[in-house]
Formats: sequence, C-alpha cells, structure tokens
Amino acid sequence: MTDTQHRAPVIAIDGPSGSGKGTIAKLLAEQLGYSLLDSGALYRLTALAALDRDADLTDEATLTEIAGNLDIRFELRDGEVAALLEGRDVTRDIRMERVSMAASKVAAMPGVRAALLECQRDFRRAPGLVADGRDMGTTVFPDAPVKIFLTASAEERARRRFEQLRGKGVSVSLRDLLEDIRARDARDMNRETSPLAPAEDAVELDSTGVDIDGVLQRVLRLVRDRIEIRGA
Ligand SMILES: Nc1ncnc2c1ncn2[C@@H]1O[C@H](COP(=O)(O)OP(=O)(O)O)[C@@H](O)[C@H]1O
Ligand SMILES: Nc1ccn([C@H]2C[C@H](O)[C@@H](COP(=O)(O)OP(=O)(O)O)O2)c(=O)n1
Repeated sequence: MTDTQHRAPVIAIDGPSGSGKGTIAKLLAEQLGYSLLDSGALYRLTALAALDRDADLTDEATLTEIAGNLDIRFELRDGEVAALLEGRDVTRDIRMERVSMAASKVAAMPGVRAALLECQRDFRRAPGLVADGRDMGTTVFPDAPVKIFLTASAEERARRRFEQLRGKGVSVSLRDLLEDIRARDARDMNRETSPLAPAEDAVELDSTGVDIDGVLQRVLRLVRDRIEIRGA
C-alpha cells in the first residue's frame, strides 16, 4: 500500500441489510468527492460466480478459490456504479434475493473473507474513501477516523427493501422479505469471523423514522467533526 493510500481518511459505514448504508455511502462520496467501496458487492459477486458454476455453497476451499480469482470491474455508467463479472454487466443480477442469501452464506467463510481483504483495502486512495459493509470499522479499516453503525428496525428495513424491489418491477412478498432479513441478520451477527457488530469507537445511528436527508445531515455533522474537509 502506498503512503497516500495509508493516509487517506476512511468513513466506515456498517450495519444490517436495508439500514441505508449504500444510499448514504453513495451520497457522502458524491458530496465529499471520495471514492466508494460497496464491500457487499464483492461477496455478492463471489456468490454469483459460485452459483453460475453450480459450486457447492458449503465447500469453503472452492469458494475461497473463486473469491481469490474473481475477474471483476466496477464502472460508472449513467451515474450509477455498474458491476462487471468476467466482462458481463451483472449489476441487477447480484441484487437478486437468491444471490443475497448465497452472499450471506459465503461471507461466513473465513477463507472467503481473507481472500477479499486486500482487494477492499486497495480502494483506499486520496482524498478519501467511503466504505460500506459489515466489518469496515472492525476488520478492514480499523484505523478509520469516522465509523458509523447504521441501524433501523427489521420491519422498516423489510418495508424499504419491498418498495425498492417494487420500484424495479420485482414482485415479492413483504412477509418473505422480513423473514429473509431476519435470517440474514442472524447469520451475519452470529458468524465466527468478522461478525456484524459495531466497532468500539463507532457511533450508532438508528434511522427508523428518519428520512434519507435527515440521516445524511447527521452523518455529515459527524464527518465534519472528525475530518478536515476542504471546502466543507
Ligand atoms: N432513512 C431512510 N428512510 C427511508 N428509506 C430509506 C432510508 N435509507 C435508505 N432508504 C431506502 O431503503 C432501501 C435500502 O437502502 P440501501 O441503502 O440499499 O440499504 P443497505 O445498503 O443498508 O442494504 C433503498 O431503496 C433506499 O432508498
Ligand atoms: N463487509 C461485508 C459486506 C457484506 N457482507 C455480507 C453480508 C450480507 O448478507 C451480504 C451482502 O451484503 P450487502 O451489503 O450487499 O447487503 P445489503 O445491501 O445490506 O442487503 O454480504 C459481509 O459479510 N461483509
């Protein structure tokens, strides 16, 4: 890692599915001119690559090999970050429920997490990085000057996901989504390696009943308290 990468500040945003991490991370990165790491996309891409190959999702050696040899790229297309797997645009595919479930399973494997570690740290560059996931503040960037643990009730998170999918023309049941969210929460929080948990020095923010702009303003206040931002 270069010196500039080392010094670049990281804003770590961790929390459960549907708490708004991705939304807030993207808005923050735009506002601050920082790079963006959607670490969940890496687990989703690993899961999709495994599903494409009909790999056994319980076979850690195979999954670790897949994670360590991913051929992926992120590209800005029409203002959105597109994810490419072996040159194929899989931005939509990696958001499918079956991939979400598989991602949560492969993410529980220490070998997979180790294989993706350096790749995540490589996203750090000047003037700074906004990183969203489950273990940004605890494992990947423990020296991040700003760590936020974003939460919301499971019911509100399921409702948000329901609206999000409906907006994309995907029909799902709210009850199934709530069940999926609870199952994923349990798996993400109870795994041995890098479980979903706030870092000791993280600020916890409950976004239940707070709109996106309200959350963004609170986060920006925290950021300005801790990082010297040019022009802010
Ligand atoms: N504070 C909020 N209030 C209402 N809806 C929100 C809020 N934050 C995010 N959302 C919406 O909830 C959905 C899930 O948000 P997302 O950022 O993908 O969550 P995460 O990355 O934590 O899984 C999106 O459709 C987003 O627009
Ligand atoms: N840093 C991370 C990011 C995601 N994961 C896992 C846990 C999640 O179930 C999957 C997918 O993560 P992602 O952030 O894309 O999921 P949500 O958008 O929050 O639903 O990957 C992880 O273990 N560690």
